[in-house]
Amino acid sequence: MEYLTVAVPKGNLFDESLKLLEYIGFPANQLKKEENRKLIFTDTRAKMKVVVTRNFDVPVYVEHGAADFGIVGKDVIAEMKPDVMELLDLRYGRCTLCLAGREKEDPKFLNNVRVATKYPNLASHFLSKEGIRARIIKLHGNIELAPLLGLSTYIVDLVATGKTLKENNLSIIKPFFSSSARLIANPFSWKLKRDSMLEFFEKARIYVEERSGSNASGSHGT
Ligand SMILES: Nc1ncnc2c1ncn2[C@@H]1O[C@H](COP(=O)(O)OP(=O)(O)OP(=O)(O)O)[C@@H](O)[C@H]1O
Ligand SMILES: O=P(O)(O)OC[C@H]1O[C@H](OP(=O)(O)OP(=O)(O)O)[C@H](O)[C@@H]1O
Repeated sequence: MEYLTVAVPKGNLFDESLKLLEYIGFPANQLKKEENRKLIFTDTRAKMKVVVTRNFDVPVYVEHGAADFGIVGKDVIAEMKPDVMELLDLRYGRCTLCLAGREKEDPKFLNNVRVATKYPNLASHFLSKEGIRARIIKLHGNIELAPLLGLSTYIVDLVATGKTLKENNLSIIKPFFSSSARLIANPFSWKLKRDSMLEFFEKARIYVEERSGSNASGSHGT
């Protein structure tokens, strides 16, 4: 059986993704070491290679076939629309993309609205649907800083517990997109490595079912 390469994002989805890999048979402890600078981890028994990438880079590796599987937030899939198969809702990494700001003032009635975000496509789509005319300012992290320094009027960013907004005196104006982690696959790998990929997918599906105590929503759409 051939090797499978799985792209895992560092950051918010990392720890839960390692638990999933461990269940599937990959000894994931080796990825946890603090001083670790290694980026590829191989296990000959599981016949798997695990690569650690930035969250937004996971779909890039999978789309180009450099990785067979990837784990990434639904938010990133919706933003980037990569040509990959979305196989399974892994049901962790739950968060909601929201319009947020300092005041609860209705942005429809403001001029020169600027919205800072890491998600320019999803934000533009949401704002135009709401009839809000705004300029998007693309940032790569700590989005909550933008309205505090006057860089933007509002932000479109992910909210999980709400702690970051609260600690920065910001509040949700409108939530509009729910996200959780997804298992994605390269469509060509899915055909070429069918048996080993199906085995991996089945184990992942059972893991999700066992953890949530109900049926996992699997889909084979692209
Ligand atoms: N606070 C959170 N709680 C749970 N899940 C989250 C949270 N924030 C983000 N996520 C989910 O985890 C994914 C990874 O988020 P994270 O903030 O670690 O990466 P990132 O900084 O957006 O990525 P990159 O390093 O590529 O810029 C997000 O795409 C989202 O699906
Ligand atoms: O509602 P909360 O539980 O506070 O979580 C929300 C925060 O988590 C994410 O950021 P992260 O800390 O991953 O860093 P980033 O801003 O660099 O993406 C997100 O962008 C929010 O800032």
